[in-house]
Amino acid sequence: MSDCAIPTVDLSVFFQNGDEESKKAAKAIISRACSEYGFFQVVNHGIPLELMSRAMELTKTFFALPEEEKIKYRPISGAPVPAGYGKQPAHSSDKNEYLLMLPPQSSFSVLPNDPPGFREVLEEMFNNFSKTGKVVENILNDCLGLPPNFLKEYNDDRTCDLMSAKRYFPATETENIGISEHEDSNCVTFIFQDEVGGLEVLKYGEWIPVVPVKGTIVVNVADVIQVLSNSKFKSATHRVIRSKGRSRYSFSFFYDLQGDKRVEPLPYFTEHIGEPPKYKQFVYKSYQALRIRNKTHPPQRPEDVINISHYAISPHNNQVIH
Ligand SMILES: O=C(O)CCC(=O)C(=O)O
Ligand SMILES: [Fe+2]
Repeated sequence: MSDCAIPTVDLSVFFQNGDEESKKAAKAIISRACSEYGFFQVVNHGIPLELMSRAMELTKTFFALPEEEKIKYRPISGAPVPAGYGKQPAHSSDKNEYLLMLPPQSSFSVLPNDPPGFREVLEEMFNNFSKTGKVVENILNDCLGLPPNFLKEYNDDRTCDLMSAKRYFPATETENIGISEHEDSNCVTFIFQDEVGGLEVLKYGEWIPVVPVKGTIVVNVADVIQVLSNSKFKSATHRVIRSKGRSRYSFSFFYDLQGDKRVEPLPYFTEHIGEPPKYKQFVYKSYQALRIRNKTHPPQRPEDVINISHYAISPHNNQVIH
């Protein structure tokens, strides 16, 4: 199957407040993709293409620096999130090195001065992704039939968002996983990959490669939206496969949620429409902690890795299933 299985939506109508018919058509495509597998691609998303190309170029230059240069940007101890340069531990099934970034104004932000101009470009990418995130969140709000600006008001703190630039090492003779199969825990993720590709999405039980198209950004619905929407929208299952002989670079922007927020199927679905809730309520930071534990203390059996089904309610007896 080809990448055309994943729809591409032109967002310009939402940035220019275009005509209602075009917005309706775009929303219909997004609603369908989100309710079936949680993935779509966007063009005219508001992020300047020259900025994206420059960010990718500087990212490649940064990761090509010697290890002793890169580790100068290791996270500050005591930071709430290990922002800065890091490399997956040898035992991890994920094979990449990364630069994790907090919002530019954060005091825990660690950004490289090398190569020159990289820091500014990263900050600009972050701010642009944040704007696109707000626009997409509002589109999802309308696609779900929620009252205008409901998600915007619920998720009003942009200091919790994260961006990461990653370099995946070339595949070896025996293994090619870059990031193993998962769903993201946040609200919505934006991915911008280089020409090597490797991102794959699970659609109707089949792994579909997302073939890179210059200037296109991949949007994937994540766990918080799945829970709020009472599973109307799916948190996309995805993974990264490495190519032989080439490193692969990508940017991910995690449009997230403040840790103290309570997450549960919205009353709009459970009370207004009367659907039985598919998840019990949880505090977002408890889930984040469990997800971090998956990484720091990987369970022996893959089925013990905690994901959003940890909070699922069985449809038959309203019991919480683990
Ligand atoms: O690098 C990519 O294309 C995707 C990365 C990803 O899925 C993640 O960081 O959660
Ligand atoms: Fe992911």
